Amino acid sequence: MTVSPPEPNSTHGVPDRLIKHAVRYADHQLVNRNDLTPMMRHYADVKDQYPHAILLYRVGDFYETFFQDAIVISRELEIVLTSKDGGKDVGRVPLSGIPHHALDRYSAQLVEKGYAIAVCDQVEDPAEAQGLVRREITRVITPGTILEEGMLNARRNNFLVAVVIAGTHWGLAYADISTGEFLTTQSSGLDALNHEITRLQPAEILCPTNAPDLGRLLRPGETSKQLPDCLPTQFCYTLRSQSPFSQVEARQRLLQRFRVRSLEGMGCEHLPLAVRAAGGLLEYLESTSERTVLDRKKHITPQQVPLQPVCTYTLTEYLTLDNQTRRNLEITQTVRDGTFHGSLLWALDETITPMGSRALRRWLLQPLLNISEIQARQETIKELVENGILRDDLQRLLRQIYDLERLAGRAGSGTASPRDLVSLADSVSRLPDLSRLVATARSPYLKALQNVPPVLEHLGTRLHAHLVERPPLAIKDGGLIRPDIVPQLDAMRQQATADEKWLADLEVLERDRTGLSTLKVGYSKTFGYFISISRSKADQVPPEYERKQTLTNEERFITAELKERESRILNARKELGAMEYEVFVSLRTEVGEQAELIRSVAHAVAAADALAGLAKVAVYQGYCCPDMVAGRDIAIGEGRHPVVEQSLPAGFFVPNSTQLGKSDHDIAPSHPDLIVLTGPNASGKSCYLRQIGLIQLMAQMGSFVPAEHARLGICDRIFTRVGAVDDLATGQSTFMVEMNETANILNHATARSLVLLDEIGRGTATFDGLSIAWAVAEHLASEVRARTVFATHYHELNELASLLPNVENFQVTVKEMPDQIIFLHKVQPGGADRSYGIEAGRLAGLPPSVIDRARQVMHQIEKHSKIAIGLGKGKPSDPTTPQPDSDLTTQLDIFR
Ligand SMILES: Nc1ncnc2c1ncn2[C@@H]1O[C@H](COP(=O)(O)OP(=O)(O)OP(=O)(O)O)[C@@H](O)[C@H]1O
Repeated sequence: MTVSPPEPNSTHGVPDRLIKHAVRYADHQLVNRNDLTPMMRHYADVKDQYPHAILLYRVGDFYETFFQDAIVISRELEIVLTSKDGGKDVGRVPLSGIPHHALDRYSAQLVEKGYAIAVCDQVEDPAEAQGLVRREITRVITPGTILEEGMLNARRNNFLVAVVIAGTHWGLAYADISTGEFLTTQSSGLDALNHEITRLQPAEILCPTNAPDLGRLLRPGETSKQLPDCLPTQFCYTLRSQSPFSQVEARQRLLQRFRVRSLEGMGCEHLPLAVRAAGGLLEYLESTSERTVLDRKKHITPQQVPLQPVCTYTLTEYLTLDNQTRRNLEITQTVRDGTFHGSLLWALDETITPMGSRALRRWLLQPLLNISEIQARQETIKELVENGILRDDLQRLLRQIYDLERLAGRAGSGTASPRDLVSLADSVSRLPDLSRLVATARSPYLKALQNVPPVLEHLGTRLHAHLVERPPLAIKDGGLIRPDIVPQLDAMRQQATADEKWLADLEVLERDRTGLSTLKVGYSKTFGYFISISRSKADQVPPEYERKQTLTNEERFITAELKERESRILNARKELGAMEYEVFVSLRTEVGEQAELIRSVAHAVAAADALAGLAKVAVYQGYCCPDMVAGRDIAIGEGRHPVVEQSLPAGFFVPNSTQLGKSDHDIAPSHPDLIVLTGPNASGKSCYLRQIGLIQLMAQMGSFVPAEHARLGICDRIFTRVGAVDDLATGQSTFMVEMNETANILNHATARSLVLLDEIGRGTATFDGLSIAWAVAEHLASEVRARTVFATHYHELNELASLLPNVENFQVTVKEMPDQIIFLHKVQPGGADRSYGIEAGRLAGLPPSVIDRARQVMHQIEKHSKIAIGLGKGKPSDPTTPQPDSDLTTQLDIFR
């Protein structure tokens, strides 16, 4: 591993600020191992085993890093970079360290930046070590394998994903080890894979490759030839070897882990790619995160990550939302600045617990297709809307329930602290109250809370009986377990108390006995307990006092009895701490064994929390329960945009109705499949368009919707094409992005889809754009028959309504005043013939001279230019081919 060292004066990647420390080596691989100090040599050997992780190496009260890792962490964490002696012939090497108690905080920062961390702990007491203290890796933390509470975002899942791609087919498995979820799927189409990954927003993705640098973590945005092109680059990737992802190995691993003979019960026996992804993911967890726990004798015991048996899902179980649609509908973040504030989730999240909030986020990103599942959620919301007292009481109780999902996960993985167990006991002991509260409830999600498993009640009582109300943070120093629970502990405590009392009384007794009124009993780290006498009286001490230390003003003595008591007290404290820790660990194991059950209760609580939150929003925002039907109708009475409405003063939002897709022409009136929506700039077209998509999405996730009434058929997909964004990263122009998105819609939309198009064809020449817009609208209306709203400034598209029976025109109205226009935001039948773009420009502050000139130019254009299809009342012979006015050559003249 060692290579020739650099020339003595070479700087070899050493940062300038270390050159003055005479540091020559910035890379541990450049140093001859035999020249290193024993500790440094061990560090370098361990580092070789974890080349792609930052190695945090415990030295006393610090986790230290050396060589290249020291340079990285000092840069990333903005902490001091200094140096330490690496050996006689090596000189000083870079050093950067963090205090041991700040491990979580700094690890969180490093992981957030996409680094993996290997934690190397001291696994023997330095005081008892013969030579170098024994150290071992106790934890490898990667972005997708975090369990530590302080490093996780409470309100969202932390997913680890594994993908296996075979041609255009793929398997994807994902797990959140903090909550135990473990799912897998198989499908085809690389776009669909990209959309599924983006939906999950994984913290880390595992990708099997034949790469030479296996184990490498690619940070977000970093590319590698080993990574298939179809994968989105904004996530962290870990390159893994192929073999655990092979069918045989992966299947075997799953069978062993979940102790089953076949994967049939998990639904993936016949989905080889799903099995391969799941098995590969499991192998990664087993090799990196099956953490080790140090017991009181510093023995390392492996601890399994508590995962639920893998569950197979299909993409077609849910309403399909592609990346653009999730982005354009601003479901979890806004388009403009990527913030949570202003998103749909922001408007709807009135949950109390982090579990409820995570459930709501999941539901919003995976709306349902099954009407009865939707109705089960609706019924629960309805009951909570109608019974305000029940809703308030439920939310009040939920406030006392902690994150049971993650608490169970930490208990199962051996990382829960005593405080975690107390929080868990507090939460579990609230479950019977919850069950009593919903005893007479009728709706499915509330009924699910009626039965509390007796074993959990018993567990809560046991934890409360054993653990003190507020255990200390340091878990090995005792003070965790209540008295009168473990007789052996009580006996030890009594002895320790007696000894401590003896010590407390000693000062008074000895003062009396010796007549030395300045005598004191003290404690120092070096000598332990001592008796201190002022130097002037030191010659008056009794003969059994043994002089130990002389200070300027005092002499310190010990006695045989004092030393004996001292060693009893110190031993007792140590023993007590260790025994309490043992009792705590066995309690934690008991909880871990119930992790599965706790999680199933947690799911029920999370769902009830999400629904109570939705009920609250429904009440305060005046939402209605949509009638979900099997047909294709989208009938919304006086609908509103759930987010814009909340951002405007009460009563300012103008509601608008929508009727789409009622194709049964025998029952009049029928409703169009496609609406051409025109209207001036800034009149509210985009808002109206999105409002329809959001109402449909909310309805399919089971929520009430912002409308007076709604009757909605189930959609298989919602597509949106909104605005124009350059995708410079992939080298695509604005227009090409627009065309790609449009192609995706035309190739995948069905009669059951909802398509929302906000301007098509704006990024090219007017005639090209109009021609494309026309052809797209025509195809959607007559071939696909998808329910579509097409917002446009090409007023010529209004002609389509006179050509196709299932197309209608609507416009967002304004009121024209002599010197201004007033936005009414009202959608009405008919097509607009003007865009008032110049007026919008004036309102935006374009200079008056530019506005005047624009008016002049427009006047000229209107006089000279007409597009054939927009001209007439009659139908053109071939409407798909827009014909410019024969006089079009005069266009050039009009700018004169
Ligand atoms: N129904 C409504 N009630 C009240 N305010 C509304 C309504 N619809 C839209 N608005 C307000 O009008 C603003 C402009 O709306 P929107 O962006 O939808 O216009 P637009 O017609 O799509 O404009 P453009 O054609 O320039 O893209 C919104 O930011 C919103 O504040």
